[in-house]
Amino acid sequence: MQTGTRRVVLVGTGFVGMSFAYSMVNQGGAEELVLIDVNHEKAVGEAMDLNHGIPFGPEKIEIWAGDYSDCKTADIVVVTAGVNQQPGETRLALVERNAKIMRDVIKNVMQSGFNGILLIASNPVDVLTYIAWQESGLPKHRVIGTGTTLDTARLRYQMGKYLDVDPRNVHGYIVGEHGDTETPLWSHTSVGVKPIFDIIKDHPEYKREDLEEIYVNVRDAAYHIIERKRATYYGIGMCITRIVKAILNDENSVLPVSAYLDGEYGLHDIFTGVPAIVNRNGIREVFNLNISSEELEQLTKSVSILKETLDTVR
Ligand SMILES: NC(=O)C1=CN([C@@H]2O[C@H](COP(=O)(O)OP(=O)(O)OC[C@H]3O[C@@H](n4cnc5c(N)ncnc54)[C@H](O)[C@@H]3O)[C@@H](O)[C@H]2O)C=CC1
Ligand SMILES: CC(=O)C(=O)O
Repeated sequence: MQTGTRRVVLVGTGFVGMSFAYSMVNQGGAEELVLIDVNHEKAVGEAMDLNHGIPFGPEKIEIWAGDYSDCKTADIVVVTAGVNQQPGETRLALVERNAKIMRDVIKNVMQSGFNGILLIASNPVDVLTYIAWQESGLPKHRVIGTGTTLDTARLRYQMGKYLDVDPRNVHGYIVGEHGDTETPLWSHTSVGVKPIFDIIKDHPEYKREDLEEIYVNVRDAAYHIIERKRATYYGIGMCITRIVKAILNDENSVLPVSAYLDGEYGLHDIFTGVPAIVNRNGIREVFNLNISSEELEQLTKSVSILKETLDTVR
């Protein structure tokens, strides 16, 4: 950790950034929250608005619209700057525009003398996390993408509805690209500790085909939301809060973040969504799970798409 104060800097005060900020202020955990945006007046207005909620929050927090010099002593810099998708547009289609923004942001962050943890949410998140890592020169375990945290939350929510159980008791992960080629790990999905395939065996009302339908809904959820309200932000705002708290509180929590793969699953030199242990040093360990051959094939395909996309902006 950088200092005695738990300082989080947010770069990008749009829908996603401010949903994170609002959730963070409500849940508590940071002592200082600095807002930075290319549109500084927007950041100023957002800081003013958020500050007026502090009397109702769980604890004292200082919030202000700052500049990159505030990153010097930050524990975490969260990056949500960048364009979002138009209806029907893929995340990968944003890569050229957002890689440029990411390089610019990270250059400014690092010039401050920042030496904490970078948490990237801008899309396509896996590719942009790689770019942030390259541009920052930070060790790979201190550069993290939100990865498939949101997709996994969507899966847990939908499985909870389907099985009529508390989604917090649904355990399982979506891995790979945060996007169209993501993969559910059904071989490691359970309710409590009961594997999903045993549940299907014991309950004829639940069917294997329904799992495929749930996966497709999870994979395409962003398209369905963006078609209706132009952007998604509450879910990811809470995901970012979850990861930030795991870091600040040194939780050693297992979260499906975008982490650097160095041989896990036979894959190398890419960031992608995989369950990993997260603590105040960043990523402590990437889980190298024994997944089915079908899942491994899909994950490998997903990573090859990410590499192709990365090659276009390297
Ligand atoms: N990782 C995930 O699961 C999710 C990621 N996203 C992504 O998050 C990103 C942000 O989305 P929204 O907040 O909806 O967009 P938005 O347009 O509401 O906000 C983007 C903000 O970034 C700022 N910005 C742009 N260039 C900048 C720069 N060079 N320096 C500092 N600030 C800059 C803009 O002024 C704006 O305030 C998008 O790339 C979107 O696709 C969105 C939802 C989920
Ligand atoms: C936009 C986006 O990445 C999502 O909601 O999953």
